[in-house]
Amino acid sequence: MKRSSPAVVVLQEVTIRYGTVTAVSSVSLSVSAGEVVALIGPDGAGKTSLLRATAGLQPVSAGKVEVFGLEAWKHRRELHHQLGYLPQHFALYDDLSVAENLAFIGHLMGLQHWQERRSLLLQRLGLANFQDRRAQALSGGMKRKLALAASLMHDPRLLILDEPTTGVDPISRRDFWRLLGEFVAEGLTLMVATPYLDEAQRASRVVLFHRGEVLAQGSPRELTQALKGRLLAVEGEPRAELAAVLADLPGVADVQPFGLGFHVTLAEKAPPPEPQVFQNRGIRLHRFEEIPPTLEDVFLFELSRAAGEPKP
Ligand SMILES: Nc1ncnc2c1ncn2[C@@H]1O[C@H](COP(=O)(O)OP(=O)(O)OP(=O)(O)O)[C@@H](O)[C@H]1O
Repeated sequence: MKRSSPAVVVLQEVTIRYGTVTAVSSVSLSVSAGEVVALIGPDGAGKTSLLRATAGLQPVSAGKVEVFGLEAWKHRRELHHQLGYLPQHFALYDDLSVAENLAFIGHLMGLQHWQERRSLLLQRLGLANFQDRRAQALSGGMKRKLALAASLMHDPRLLILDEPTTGVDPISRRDFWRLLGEFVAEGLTLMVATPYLDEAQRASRVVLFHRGEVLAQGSPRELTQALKGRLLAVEGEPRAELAAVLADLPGVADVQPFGLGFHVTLAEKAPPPEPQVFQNRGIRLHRFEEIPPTLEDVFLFELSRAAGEPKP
């Protein structure tokens, strides 16, 4: 059903440069109405640049960014009525109360019915009882909710969020995502950069960025399916010897330290190593089993593959 929805965002071969630095390199991506697209990737991967260009806040060096069928930079004024952008470091007025902050946004955006909208959002985001509290006295989670309310004041159809919950405790993050889910159920489309893979897990599509390029994209299920049957949890002693053996094994594509042992990704179609290999090297295996891959496994595997890292 999602696939036949109209495209809200279409990025075609988008490149963004700052002088000699290429932040985004020839990225193509399309986001349909009602989708939740999560951008994940290490710091400096280019997520902020791509989100800003999508929000019409900066021009691109090459390629095309279309939002609701309009070129984002050229039509940024029209588009600002239809999209919301919550930057990584959203500045609230610390000395203003929750209600005053939203009133300020209402005036700034020239909204006609901002009082009604403010009441609705205060209610829905659980801020009504705190509306007279100064922003500086709010908890981290509450501050992020207020920022969310501010970005929703003009009732956008697309919301672009840059790491909206960074530094917020897990319970508040869950609450924040529950609220986002309610707005999405009502038709809001989301593009969100997040460092948290549990948040990416909630997206309809995850796009993995590295050095300005898309390494992989798909639903969380599609991404993890790609490693299905290829991931082993291996624990044993001595650990250093185990790491050395794993690094040299043919058919092993990647080894990541994990808990007491390692997560080992096998090359495509490679059979798992025989436990005998380890015994021959004097290793006592405590665990050696296939496990279902998580997004974190996919993320680490793709990153180390892209970096061409030697195995540990
Ligand atoms: N205004 C700028 N001038 C020069 N270089 C920049 C500018 N903005 C970003 N960059 C560089 O572009 C690259 C991508 O940065 P960007 O902020 O888009 O990545 P990111 O994935 O959002 O990372 P972060 O999560 O740290 O913000 C980085 O190397 C960054 O240093």
